Amino acid sequence: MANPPHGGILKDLIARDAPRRNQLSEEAEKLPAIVLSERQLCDLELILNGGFSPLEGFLNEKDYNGVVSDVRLADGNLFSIPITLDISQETIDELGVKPGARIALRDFRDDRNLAIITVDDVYKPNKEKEAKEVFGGDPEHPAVKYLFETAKEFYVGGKIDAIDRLMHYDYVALRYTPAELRLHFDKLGWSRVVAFQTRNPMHRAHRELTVRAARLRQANVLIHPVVGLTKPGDIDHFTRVRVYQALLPRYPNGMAVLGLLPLAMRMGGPREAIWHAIIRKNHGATHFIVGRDHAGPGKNSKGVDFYGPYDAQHAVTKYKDELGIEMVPFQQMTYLPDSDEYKPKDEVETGIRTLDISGTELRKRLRTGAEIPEWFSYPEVVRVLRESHPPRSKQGFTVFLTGYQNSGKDAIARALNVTLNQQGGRSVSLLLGETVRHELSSELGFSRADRDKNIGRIAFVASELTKAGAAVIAAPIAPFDSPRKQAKDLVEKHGSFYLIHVATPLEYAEKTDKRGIYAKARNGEIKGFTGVDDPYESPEKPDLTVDISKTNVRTAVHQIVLLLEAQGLLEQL
Ligand SMILES: Nc1ncnc2c1ncn2[C@@H]1O[C@H](COP(=O)(O)OS(=O)(=O)O)[C@@H](OP(=O)(O)O)[C@H]1O
Repeated sequence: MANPPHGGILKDLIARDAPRRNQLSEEAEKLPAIVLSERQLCDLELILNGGFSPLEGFLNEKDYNGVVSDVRLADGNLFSIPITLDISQETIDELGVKPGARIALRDFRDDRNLAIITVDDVYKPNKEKEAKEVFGGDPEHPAVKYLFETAKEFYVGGKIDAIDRLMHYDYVALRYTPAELRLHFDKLGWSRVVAFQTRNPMHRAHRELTVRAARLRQANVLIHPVVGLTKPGDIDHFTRVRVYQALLPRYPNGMAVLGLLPLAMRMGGPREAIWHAIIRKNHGATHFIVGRDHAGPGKNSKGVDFYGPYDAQHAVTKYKDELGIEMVPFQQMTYLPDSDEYKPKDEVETGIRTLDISGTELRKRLRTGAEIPEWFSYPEVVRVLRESHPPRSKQGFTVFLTGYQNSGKDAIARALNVTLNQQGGRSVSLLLGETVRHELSSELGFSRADRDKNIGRIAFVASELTKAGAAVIAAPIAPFDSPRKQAKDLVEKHGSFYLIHVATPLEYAEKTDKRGIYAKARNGEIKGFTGVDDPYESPEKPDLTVDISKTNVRTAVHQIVLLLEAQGLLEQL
């Protein structure tokens, strides 16, 4: 038998309300609706399927105050993270949100009504207190930032009637609800299950740690990674799930099960560890691994840890009698090359050699294509990671040339285009100012706003192509600094961005203009022409400056190629 849920009864609202589903669905069509954000949807999913038992809805003020101040719901049940539905004054007024009102809760992704909340109360939370008591109060903590920057000013409390489960289209078979997982454990005949929470790829150390936990507690293993919201900058869940799938056959047959958890993490360290334990208990686990700095967000900008490395373990220990799920505490695992084994750090005798590869080092090795040793990870896991993190020579990038009309930027861009095509290995996209104006921005003129919009479009396309692994060469005039900076920020989400200032003097560009465009601008036929009667802001810190009055196109292209090569982007593997 699986572990009893928190509070005694699994609050599977979907199963409970299934007989009334049609009626609720019809009612919801006529109700005002709150369209839920991604984070609210994650919370709703775990309320609906009983992952947050004993909750049956979003916290009302009494429960909220209890959770914030005493880690308890009003009925005395332990609960550590406030699950709240935040809402603005505007929405309250618009939808008539007041005690007794019934409001549909809608999925923004497909406009489906998922539930109806019967409003208990609408209240203004003390966010300072919540930030301090629940997360420790550091204004740089991601959950504190969310609280003050994203969460609206009021909370709506109330119980929920379930209409339907959320639709998922990825890894559907691995998304077990608590009821499904409990049934699965029953079918497998598992009565002792140790759950492993993770938001990172798993390597050999994690496999050793989970197997060790299973051995210590004579249990089976539930690998239970978070696929809802994790810390910004984490490896995306698509890659991670492929990693877990690749790792699974490395466990002794029948020892481990992989299930995905649609949780929106808060990175709340000790409070979050208690919450994680409750969630795993609801999913039927009897044991739960808590490692070093569990669910901690790392360090703040002053380099100070948000939490002590074992605060989470202490918090879970404090409530162990009423938690009803046993913690399996672990120190960090480390590799002992002389005996080719992993051990928790506290079990390594002094003088014994150890090896570790940090997350930062791993990311660096993925980026450069450097070796990732077999003592650290399995080749099949590394293969998955390398697919998602190709080496520099396979990553996309954007070369963004800016300068006066007829500065030579178009000629350089065209020559660079054929040079990179000659090299091969990537598709190359050439976004000349003229082409973009014709294909994407034909309705735009040359006002400041229109020029900014034009560069914004180039940036969007360059960023998407960079993401897809292409080499992008953009060559608009781009006379203003701020849209150039925005383009850099957008592209750098997916790859490298190089700003090349084609700093050919205006006089030279004008003197060599065979198309007579400057002449037209001078005599007023073209208005607001860059350099004539419209400004050009020279970039302060370009990656490279070239001047066609002093050099030639071939040399300029070679300088760009050398720049790209120095970054490892042109290596032939
Ligand atoms: N008022 C004004 N100012 C600057 N440029 C003008 C203007 N009117 C038209 N053109 C022609 O439009 C082309 C430059 O467009 P860009 O998209 O590169 O400009 S911007 O980056 O959006 O500022 C460029 O075309 P090509 O010479 O064919 O490249 C300019 O000649």
